[in-house]
Amino acid sequence: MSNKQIKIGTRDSELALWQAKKVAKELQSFGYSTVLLPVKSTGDLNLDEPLYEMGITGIFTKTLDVALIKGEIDIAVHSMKDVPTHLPKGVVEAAVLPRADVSDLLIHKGEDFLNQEQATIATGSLRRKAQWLNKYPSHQVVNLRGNVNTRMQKLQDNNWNGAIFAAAGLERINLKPENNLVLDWMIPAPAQGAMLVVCMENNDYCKAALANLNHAETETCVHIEREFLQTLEGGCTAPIGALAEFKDEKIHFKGALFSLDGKQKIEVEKMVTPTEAAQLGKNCANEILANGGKKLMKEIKKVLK
Ligand SMILES: NCc1[nH]cc(CCC(=O)O)c1CC(=O)O
Repeated sequence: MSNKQIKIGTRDSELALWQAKKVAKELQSFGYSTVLLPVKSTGDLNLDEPLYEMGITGIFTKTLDVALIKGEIDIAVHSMKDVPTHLPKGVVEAAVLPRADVSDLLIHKGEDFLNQEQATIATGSLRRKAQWLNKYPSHQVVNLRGNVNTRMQKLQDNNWNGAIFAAAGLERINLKPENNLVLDWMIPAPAQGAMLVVCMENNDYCKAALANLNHAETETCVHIEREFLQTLEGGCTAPIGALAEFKDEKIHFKGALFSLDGKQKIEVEKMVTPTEAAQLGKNCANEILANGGKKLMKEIKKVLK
């Protein structure tokens, strides 16, 4: 093995840096030398506008993709749920790291409000908003954008009852407050809690290095979830949740599409053997599309575009 230094591109938020450092440490444990190159991404800049109104699916990944294609970095580390299902030409998935906690958490200022008619919850995610309103139809959901640290600060500065975060993100940067409620009924985003490392298809050195980091079980699960997402949405950011998990030698899948106001929920749940994994995401999405999902997706796309 040569000691060629692997240039790791990362966004510059605390969570992104933690994830990139994790990949650096793992590569070093296999004898590779690395250097971190933080890149400012557009996802952190436009804080007033909801993501979906910016109409860009790859908002978090665009800057790193450009750096990768230009050869300024060798590999890029992403939260996999932020990565569009279609990678740019020439860019390949080189490793999916073992998945962390997949759940969403409500960070709150006292849980009493859950029994009340009126309450205000903050989130910038259509998926979380729709699921919250589905369960608590009389509550109000306000938009909350920014990286994890920014959102936590905004929650403190406002009189909202709570805000929703991915457990994985809070745990990684040691920011999980005591007043957290695990939303075990909420279906996570496809690939939530998983990290993806990408590189250029022709970069055999990095592909070989990163193969050491890949976690096959996580890879299988997130591919099912992302195939479900891709089959349903076709390039728009609809309120979609999906989770595949290995349970007793079987794969358990749960996925759902919601209307933006949370009033409609079309859900599918299946248990299959691992040999059936390849078609699972697609089959489940097609079931939802046939079950009213096609009409609902049309309505959602009309509003979001
Ligand atoms: N969209 C932002 C984002 N992308 C990945 C994570 C956390 C890590 C993960 O879920 O994998 C977060 C923060 C959050 O959703 O609260």
